Amino acid sequence: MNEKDMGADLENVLITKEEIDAKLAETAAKIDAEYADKDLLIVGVLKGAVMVMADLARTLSTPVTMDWMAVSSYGAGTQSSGVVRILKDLDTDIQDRHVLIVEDIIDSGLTLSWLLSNLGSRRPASLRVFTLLRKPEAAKVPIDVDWVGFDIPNEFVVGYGLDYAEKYRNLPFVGTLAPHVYGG
Ligand SMILES: O=P(O)(O)OC[C@H]1O[C@H](OP(=O)(O)OP(=O)(O)O)[C@H](O)[C@@H]1O
Ligand code: HPA
Ligand SMILES: [Mg+2]
Repeated sequence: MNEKDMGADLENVLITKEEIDAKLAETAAKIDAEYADKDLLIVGVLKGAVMVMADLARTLSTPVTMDWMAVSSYGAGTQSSGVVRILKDLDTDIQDRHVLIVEDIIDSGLTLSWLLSNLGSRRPASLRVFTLLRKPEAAKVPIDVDWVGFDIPNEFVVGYGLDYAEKYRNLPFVGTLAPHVYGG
């Protein structure tokens, strides 16, 4: 499916590719400064964070190692089930490592809150979070996030890694879907 075919399903473009690129450049500079004298392991949360992880990693000057964790709580719908399942664990032992979790979105916060406690119990030297998107009005649990790309309204968004029923991840921007896609 290409962007044109997906176009009819979209309502609005919320964040353009150019805005994402500029934000990643700005954030990468801050992360570079923070980890200048440290070994950094970045952990991407599959599948949504694939795009932001790949682009952030290439924007950083700091050499990093990369690992992935797959968790899922949304399934095919637009509401978190609240139950986080590990579908793939890290390959790396993170004890005494400096770890930066890279997320595409913090919505209810349930996924990240669970991840922070899970990874925190493995005794990393440090554990920080970068999320591209955050929905402040949707938070069900308070989360301390170190770097946030964009705070967005409480609407279901797709693109740049984010899916609705596994579709739209490959859009290069973040947008909202037209009601007819949800059967509205
Ligand atoms: O703050 P929350 O309400 O927990 O939502 C955020 C999480 O939900 C999405 O993952 P999802 O479970 O859809 O898996 P996916 O990344 O494979 O799409 C998203 O990628 C985040 O990981
Ligand atoms: O708004 C969203 N869009 C796609 N996936 C998500 N997972 C949590 N929130 C969202
Ligand atoms: Mg999803």
